[in-house]
Amino acid sequence: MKGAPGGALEGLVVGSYCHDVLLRGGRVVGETLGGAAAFVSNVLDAASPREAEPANFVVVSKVGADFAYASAPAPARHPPLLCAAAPTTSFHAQFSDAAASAHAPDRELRRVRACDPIYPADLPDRRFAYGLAVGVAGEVLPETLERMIRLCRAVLVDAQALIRAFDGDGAVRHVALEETPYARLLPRVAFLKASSEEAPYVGVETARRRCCVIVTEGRDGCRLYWDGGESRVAAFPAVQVDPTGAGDSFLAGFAAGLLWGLSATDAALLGNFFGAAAVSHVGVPTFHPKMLQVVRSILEEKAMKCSTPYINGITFTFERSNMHDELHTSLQEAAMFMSEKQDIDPAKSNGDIC
Ligand SMILES: Nc1ncnc2c1ncn2[C@@H]1O[C@H](COP(=O)(O)OP(=O)(O)OP(=O)(O)O)[C@@H](O)[C@H]1O
Ligand SMILES: O[C@H]1[C@H](O)[C@@H](O)[C@H](O)[C@@H](O)[C@H]1O
Repeated sequence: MKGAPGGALEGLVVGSYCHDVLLRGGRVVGETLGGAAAFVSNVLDAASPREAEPANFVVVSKVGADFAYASAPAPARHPPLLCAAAPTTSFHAQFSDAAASAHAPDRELRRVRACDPIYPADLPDRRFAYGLAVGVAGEVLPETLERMIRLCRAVLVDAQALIRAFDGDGAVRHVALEETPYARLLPRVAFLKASSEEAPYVGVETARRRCCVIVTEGRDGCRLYWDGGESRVAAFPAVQVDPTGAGDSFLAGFAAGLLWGLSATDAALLGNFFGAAAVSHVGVPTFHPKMLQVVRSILEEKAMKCSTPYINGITFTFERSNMHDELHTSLQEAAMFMSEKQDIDPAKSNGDIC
């Protein structure tokens, strides 16, 4: 992995930790740490290149005094800002008994509590190699995203941070990106990730002329759309026990792939890999050390062959490289360790949420 001129590949992750309550048939089947910041930190901690270690990124996240997971690995390593008066953001995810299809919504989300937004002044006043805007509850304000864009050489955005709206009872719905104040910022964003459910609200054909759009398609992997081309990237087999955090883990795996010097289409393999790892666990996964060791040695070998530079906000290679298929095959070996460790509280969960 080539180093950035004049310094480390420091990242900036903006979006809050939250409390997730998983329900099925009105019954609580799990209570976990959630929020994109938790899933993203977990993958960046696990998969970033050595030059970016130890955990060379800052998380700007807000929680209330009721935050229940301060000692969990991600918040302990990347502590949130404490809001004295506001509660921690909390979501109820209602799973249906019907098996979710690859593209249908697998759960109904309701925001039951919301912490304060993240303001531009909450961000550190220094430059970063890359930024991830990963709000879940409208906490990344347009002016905050704009400041991220000024501070970071390349910004990757999860569409869920931009297009979520909340009904009176907290039910999550989506609004058209074009009608939000975020739309004008798209030409200054490097990558915009949306799930297949969110993609119609993003307007892929318009958005791809402004930045590279990645649409994740659950167990079918993902597609990348840029101005002048597109690609499809195959998924990894996984036994899905809880889909929560798949998209967050995808985006962090993708960012880690770029940090390793992979092209966008190759980096999406690493995104798919960590998306599959996320669905194999309930809540934020603890990855099997052997899996991470295998992934790291694969990436170290592949990075030697990469001619594409690190995230620099100016040059990205989008197309698949000639080692794409080989990388997929090698990562499949590591994927065998995916469901080796399951963080399930037997008192609260039946071990299989969906
Ligand atoms: N059942 C699955 N098997 C294998 N890989 C999966 C599966 N579900 C998700 N993934 C991986 O995770 C990525 C993101 O999943 P998905 O498209 O469901 O995102 P999402 O809807 O944003 O997820 P969430 O909102 O649950 O975090 C997919 O592109 C895929 O690579
Ligand atoms: O923990 C989850 C996760 O971060 C999901 O990506 C998000 O959609 C949910 O709102 C959140 O509760």
